[in-house]
Amino acid sequence: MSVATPTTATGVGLRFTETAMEYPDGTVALSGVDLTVEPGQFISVVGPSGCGKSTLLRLASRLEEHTAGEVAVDPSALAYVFQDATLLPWRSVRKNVGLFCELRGDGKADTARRVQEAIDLVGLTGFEDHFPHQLSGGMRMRVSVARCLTVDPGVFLFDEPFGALDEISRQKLNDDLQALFHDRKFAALFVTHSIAEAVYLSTEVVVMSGRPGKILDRVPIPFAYPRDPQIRYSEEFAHLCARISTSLAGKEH
Ligand SMILES: Nc1ncnc2c1ncn2[C@@H]1O[C@H](COP(=O)(O)OP(=O)(O)OP(=O)(O)O)[C@@H](O)[C@H]1O
Repeated sequence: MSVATPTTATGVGLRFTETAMEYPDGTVALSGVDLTVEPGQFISVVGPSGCGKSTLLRLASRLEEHTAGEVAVDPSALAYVFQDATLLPWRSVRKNVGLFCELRGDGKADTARRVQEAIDLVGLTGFEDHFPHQLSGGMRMRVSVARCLTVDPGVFLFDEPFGALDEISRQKLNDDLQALFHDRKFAALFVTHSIAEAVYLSTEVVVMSGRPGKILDRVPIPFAYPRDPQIRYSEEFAHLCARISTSLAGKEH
């Protein structure tokens, strides 16, 4: 196992250079990953189960330390949305959304302003005093996204956040997320098992191989933001999905 170069700050959002990850038990999850995500780029990662997608996010967030190559992350706030909304059940929506501000020791007035702005942005106005058990799965994910927005993230990591939702809620959250991205222009790295979701949201879709995960294909998505939900039914959209599906199957185009 080679020694990794320490993570350093750069001007870009997030950069992996020849990044590899071998877990202590000898599992090589990733090998030779070169990927840059700049502000204004929304990059989705698709790949077979166990190919190292979540590992990539954990390396970006420093929850895990890479074992070779480099991972450079913008020093400005980093946000991580997990598959589970990870809310505190005894706290109201307002108190859950304000958690990071509280932990940072932000002033009360500033926190209240940031929290309300984030709640409004994710469409939860009027639900400020509800508790997590009073919300639908989609609403809980909105709270999770709002909590991240309060720190105004430069780099936004998403680990299949909408995978557990029904199709209609998922599409609505996709619509709102791409509008939010258009508005905020953060650097986004989004892991999903849904090719259609990846194409709809992203500026580029990265296809990974089976373990150890390597980048097999990169597919730029040409649609302008904000995106019309109807693009999902266009021929171009279908072509892009087919191309990604072919890459995932390891076939030539
Ligand atoms: N802490 C760990 N120790 C050892 N091996 C691990 C650890 N975490 C993950 N792995 C292994 O690393 C590989 C990549 O795991 P990872 O969770 O990143 O894959 P994934 O692409 O996100 O999978 P999925 O799509 O099923 O969520 C898998 O083989 C997994 O078993």
